[in-house]
Amino acid sequence: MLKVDHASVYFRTRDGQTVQALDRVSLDIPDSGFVVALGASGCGKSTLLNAIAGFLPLSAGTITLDGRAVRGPGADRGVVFQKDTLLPWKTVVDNVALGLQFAGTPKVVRRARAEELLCLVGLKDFARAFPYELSGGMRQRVGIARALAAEPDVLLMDEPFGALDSLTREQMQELLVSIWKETGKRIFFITHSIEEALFLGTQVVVMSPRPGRIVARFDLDFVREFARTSNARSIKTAPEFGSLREEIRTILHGSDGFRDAAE
Ligand SMILES: Nc1ncnc2c1ncn2[C@@H]1O[C@H](COP(=O)(O)OP(=O)(O)OP(=O)(O)O)[C@@H](O)[C@H]1O
Repeated sequence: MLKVDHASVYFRTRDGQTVQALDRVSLDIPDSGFVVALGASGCGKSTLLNAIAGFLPLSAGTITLDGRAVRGPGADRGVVFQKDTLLPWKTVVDNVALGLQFAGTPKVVRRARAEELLCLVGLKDFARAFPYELSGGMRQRVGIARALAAEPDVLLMDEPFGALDSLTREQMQELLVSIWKETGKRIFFITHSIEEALFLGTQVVVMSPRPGRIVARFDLDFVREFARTSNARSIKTAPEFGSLREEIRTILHGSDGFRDAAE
């Protein structure tokens, strides 16, 4: 279980003001859970993810992963950002193996592991390509493979598909579900898109801004249904999906300044 318990974060701005980015946020990511945080720009989603990643300390509250307190970054948490962070001078396979290289894994072992992961993300034939030869969606696939290389317990994804066109975005969502199903990883995923959140999450937490807090939670089964049926269209056009989309939209419009990037 990944457990965030009453997490609060305050930032000190350059002009000496204090900004509260997170206000007593609590959530659990159980084994094989896929938790999606949804909310307007500035509601603290990235702050929450960065705290779980160990990139920034909490001002109050605790985060534990399988009972161990999170006190900094670690190989037990793999992170994927909206903007890929691939090294342009390294091939795809070497980018995927980068973390393993830092960890001192022998070259043959890390190559084999990286190639296995490239198969998982559908890029088997691009192992020797360089990042500039890939589309945005393909680069994000490499980023996912790289995050999985160290065999993390949890995958943390900060709007990974936010910069992709809508068709590629849908393909990436479906790919991510198949990776989730195959690896059984816990996933914490951030998005502005209501539809993306509903489609992917076993739980969706809706956040409101200033200060960021969770205002609603939904336990969902759409992602498990997709993992079984592979029929995204029938899920997204189902009346239940549509009514939840409207319910969440109403909650978000009630919170300050919401803009759904997917609308
Ligand atoms: N290092 C920082 N110093 C001061 N304020 C910060 C810092 N980082 C974030 N904030 C503030 O904290 C709040 C939450 O920011 P955060 O980036 O977590 O929001 P977000 O929901 O991820 O937004 P977006 O969707 O636009 O990425 C914002 O008001 C932001 O201005």
